[in-house]
Amino acid sequence: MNSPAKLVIASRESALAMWQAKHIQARLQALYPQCDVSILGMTTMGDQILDSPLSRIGGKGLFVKELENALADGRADLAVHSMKDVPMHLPEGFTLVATGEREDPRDAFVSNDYARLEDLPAGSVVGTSSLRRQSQLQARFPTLKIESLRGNLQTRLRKLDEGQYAAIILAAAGLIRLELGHRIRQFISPQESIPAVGQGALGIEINAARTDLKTILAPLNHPDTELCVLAERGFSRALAGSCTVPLGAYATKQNDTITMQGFVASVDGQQMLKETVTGSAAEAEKLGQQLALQLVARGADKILALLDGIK
Ligand SMILES: NCc1[nH]cc(CCC(=O)O)c1CC(=O)O
Repeated sequence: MNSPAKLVIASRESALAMWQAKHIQARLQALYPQCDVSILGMTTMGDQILDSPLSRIGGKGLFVKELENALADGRADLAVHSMKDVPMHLPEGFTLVATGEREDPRDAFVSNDYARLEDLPAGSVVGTSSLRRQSQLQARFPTLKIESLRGNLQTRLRKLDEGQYAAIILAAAGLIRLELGHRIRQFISPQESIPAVGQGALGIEINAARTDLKTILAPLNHPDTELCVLAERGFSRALAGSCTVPLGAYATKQNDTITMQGFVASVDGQQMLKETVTGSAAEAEKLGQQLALQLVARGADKILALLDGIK
């Protein structure tokens, strides 16, 4: 492989995004010691609008649009995203070239006063703006009060520490990457809080016209993670998923077999449909669609139609 002379990574400016960009920068630098690998930090709409839930202001695209503009006009060669924040359909002209190895995929319970979710007294206020986390929490603990919590990881932890919430739920991956793993009081199992599609995995996006970059960036891909995320995104895509719908899916791969759990729920968790599929990793995306169909067969489409009515 000929070393490229220069690579520019577009990244959001939050501490987690910068950690991820620097991680990819270090990997590229190790692969191509002669290459000048730099990071272009950018603020996105998703970072600026902090007072309304993402589900109301337009969803995941808000976090990637500015980075895509930089890819389109050549200011950057690649963008590093949390896969969780990447929309199910990329705009024309962009493509994902690599999926980075997954960090811990679980949701984490963070609190200053309580060691476990089960210890929260009835009526306790829990902070999360994720409909996926809200529905799964409410299904198990209907008396908890869920309140909106936006902002980057540091902001969310600060709001917890200021006493606005008895506890908050965050992705373990972000906390671990930022060396804040000690804030985690309890890891919530992927069965009890099915993670977001792509949670914990990194995605590398490029301008689709830049075919020269595909082989250069191929070593960043972690094939097992890629297949699991492909299956999860197949599920979400089949259900027209975004963060406006309480759904989640989590796939694991053993040998050539993928096992995946997925759910769709009403926001209050009163209606909750879960299914599991197992199948060949070679047909990862189809497996995701199959999981979606199994849920639709049990009435997931009615739950989704109901949610459509609310929006
Ligand atoms: N929606 C924001 C976001 N995007 C990715 C992560 C965490 C890291 C990851 O899942 O890769 C987070 C924070 C959170 O959900 O707590």
